[in-house]
Amino acid sequence: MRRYGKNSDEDDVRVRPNRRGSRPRTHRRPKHEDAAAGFVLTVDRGRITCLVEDRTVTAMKARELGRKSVVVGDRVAVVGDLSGRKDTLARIVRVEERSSALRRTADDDDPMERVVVANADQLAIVTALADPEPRPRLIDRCLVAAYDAGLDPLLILTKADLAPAGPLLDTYAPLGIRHVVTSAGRFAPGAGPAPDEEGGPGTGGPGEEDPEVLAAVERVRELLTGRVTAFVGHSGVGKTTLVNALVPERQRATGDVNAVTGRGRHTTVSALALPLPGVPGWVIDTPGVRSFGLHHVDPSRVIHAFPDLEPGTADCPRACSHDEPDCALDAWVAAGHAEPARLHSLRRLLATRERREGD
Ligand SMILES: Nc1nc2c(ncn2[C@@H]2O[C@H](COP(=O)(O)OP(=O)(O)OP(=O)(O)O)[C@@H](O)[C@H]2O)c(=O)[nH]1
Ligand SMILES: [Zn+2]
Repeated sequence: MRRYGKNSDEDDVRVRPNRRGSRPRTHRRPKHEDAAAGFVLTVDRGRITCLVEDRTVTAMKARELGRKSVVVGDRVAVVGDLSGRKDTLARIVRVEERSSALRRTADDDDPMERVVVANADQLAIVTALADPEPRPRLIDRCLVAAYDAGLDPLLILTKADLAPAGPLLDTYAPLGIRHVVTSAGRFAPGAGPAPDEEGGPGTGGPGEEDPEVLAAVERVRELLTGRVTAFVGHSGVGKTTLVNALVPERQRATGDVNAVTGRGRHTTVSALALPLPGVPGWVIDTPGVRSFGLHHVDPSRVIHAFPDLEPGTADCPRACSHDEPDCALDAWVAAGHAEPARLHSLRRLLATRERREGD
């Protein structure tokens, strides 16, 4: 279907770039000053779903943006058909400056360093206390990614019904990371009914019956309020269960995305931004953390998250790795300026930048 006149720029973006002899069809370029502000909710193979006022608009990147990436969380300027009606396609003509960029390094599967989430200010690292076993090295890598991007880390430990949180929390105590311990097992579909429960699982949502579960989810909600939080977690840790408890509309929201993309979305392919119901704030659910390569990370950005240690690096040799005999941080700690456990934790984090088998 081809439209002319008012919708000519919409027609323009429908032209496939590789179609033989194709040319921009616009007779008049839209004035970008008239562009509306959009917030990117998800990106699926070049199709960008954004929120424009209260409408969900599907858009594509304008040609003039070139290779510039548009990612979840981006603030963008959108032109064209902004009605949000089915089968309409708008155009993103500008990406506003990002306040933060959570990145992953190029790896064997993908040679490009990429921004995963833009404009987040918090990274929720979801880890199960058991099933699957916690992987402290992976948590450390997430922490480094958070510090590098300038995001506040938040540790969410799930499945407390299966194992105690104490030992893992001890590991992170010197880092002073905020944490919440949750347990949603008895409510989660497929988890089996709790012994004291009459009916099967999956009837009530998490938190509907158990005051402790409710308290944990509420505590998480409080920590997310007013913030843009990217959620990361290894497969099976209960991230989806938690996000669904926080954003019960999620099923519907993913349904909408399905309608937009026409694809099934049982596994999260792209990150997806979800508004917290009733309070300001966004949850950005991301697929897996396998791809958190950290080669791009500059140690000085990580040390910035350690204000007690940072001044001690003034006497370090140039380009100090902070894990070498001449590093000034040992003397700094010996002089009582910071706790040895803090330096130990910093060094452990910096060491995770070297990828090892199985990370
Ligand atoms: N025992 C227990 N099981 C839980 C808890 N939270 C979630 N589960 C179960 O753990 C399994 C994985 O949960 P999901 O929410 O699908 O985990 P996920 O991290 O989204 O994993 P993927 O969907 O593979 O990315 C499911 O069978 C849940 O029912 C919990 O607190 N305790
Ligand atoms: Zn040093």
